[in-house]
Amino acid sequence: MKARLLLEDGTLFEGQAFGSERESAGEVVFQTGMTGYQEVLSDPSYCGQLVTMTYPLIGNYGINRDDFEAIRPWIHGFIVRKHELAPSNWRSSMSLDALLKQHEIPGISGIDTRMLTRILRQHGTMKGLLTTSSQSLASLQEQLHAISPLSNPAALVSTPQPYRSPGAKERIVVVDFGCKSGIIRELITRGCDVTVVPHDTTADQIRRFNPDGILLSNGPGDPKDVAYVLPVIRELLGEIPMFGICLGHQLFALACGADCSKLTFGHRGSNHPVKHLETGRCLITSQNHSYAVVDASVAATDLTITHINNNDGTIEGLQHNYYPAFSVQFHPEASPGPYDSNALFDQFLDVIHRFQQTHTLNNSQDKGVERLYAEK
Ligand SMILES: NC(=O)CC[C@H](N)C(=O)O
Repeated sequence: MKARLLLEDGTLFEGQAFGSERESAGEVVFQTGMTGYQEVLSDPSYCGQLVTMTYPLIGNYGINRDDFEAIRPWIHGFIVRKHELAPSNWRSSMSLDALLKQHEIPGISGIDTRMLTRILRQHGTMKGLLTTSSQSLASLQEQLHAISPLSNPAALVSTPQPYRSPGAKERIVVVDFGCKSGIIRELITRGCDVTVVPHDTTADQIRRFNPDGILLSNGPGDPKDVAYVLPVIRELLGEIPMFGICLGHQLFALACGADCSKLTFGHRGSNHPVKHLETGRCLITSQNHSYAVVDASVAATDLTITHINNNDGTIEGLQHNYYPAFSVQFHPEASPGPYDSNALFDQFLDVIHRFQQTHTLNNSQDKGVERLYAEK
């Protein structure tokens, strides 16, 4: 069946429908990963977006049981050059087409994804409408014009109830704004006792879990949509060590007085170079974000920039000058990869241990030992 993708600027692409034949709208974005389409489809941070893959052949190794980043895919539509109906991989249990049908997500294939990506790079990401209807272009344009973006997608994809994965080591509360499973997997692998809580959990509710550390997760949408979390972060900052990833990084920055703004076309892919400023080392990272912390806004805060993007110089990592708290814009859990920055989870646990030691020393009134994290 014929499908059409209409962009806000009037550009029309014609291709073939796959997956669901339902109509869908969203922000059209591009993803530069050569593999990992299953992780992309199921990363909750893509909720509300129509994702085009720059790699031309998608679906060739099928869909497997293990690589989902969430219990269900959240993207609003999938745009590819060519999709494979006969996947080949020992782990594959269904085709991409079957998965999209199962979750009523529409796809379009057979379009010039390189041209689409160039448009998005030049003009920035924009709204799009994916449809199999034969309506006139004018009426589709009218329809697209009337569509407004989801107002707080993080609330939609967050867990409605807390849940726990018991472990023998550090107790970590993950505040779920659309957390990728990979983040939870990294904590569990390290023996942590993980409790995942909803996006609107209060500071007192978090304290009741008696956590050793708090992880602010990734998630979809504008960080300012979840501004109600900022007082919670401020209240717990310095009291419990914190690690922010992607949306969690942006929220940490906002809570500390910095600002965030939207990039023209964002960073999405598993090949984004990031410089660690202290060592000069370059990490190849997995990324998926539209917003970034505004460079000029950091100077007036108690934050230090730890990482920058090698391509465009945007901020990729922050650390608090006084409190045990840090954050990264990229994804150290990778999923699908690469794992260059995976040690950041160990760094989080180190920060927790050092904080606990300092507190024990402070409590025992040992004045001879320098405090690692000064009270402000
Ligand atoms: N992956 C994420 O957490 C994305 C953060 C935010 N929604 C952005 O697009 O910038």
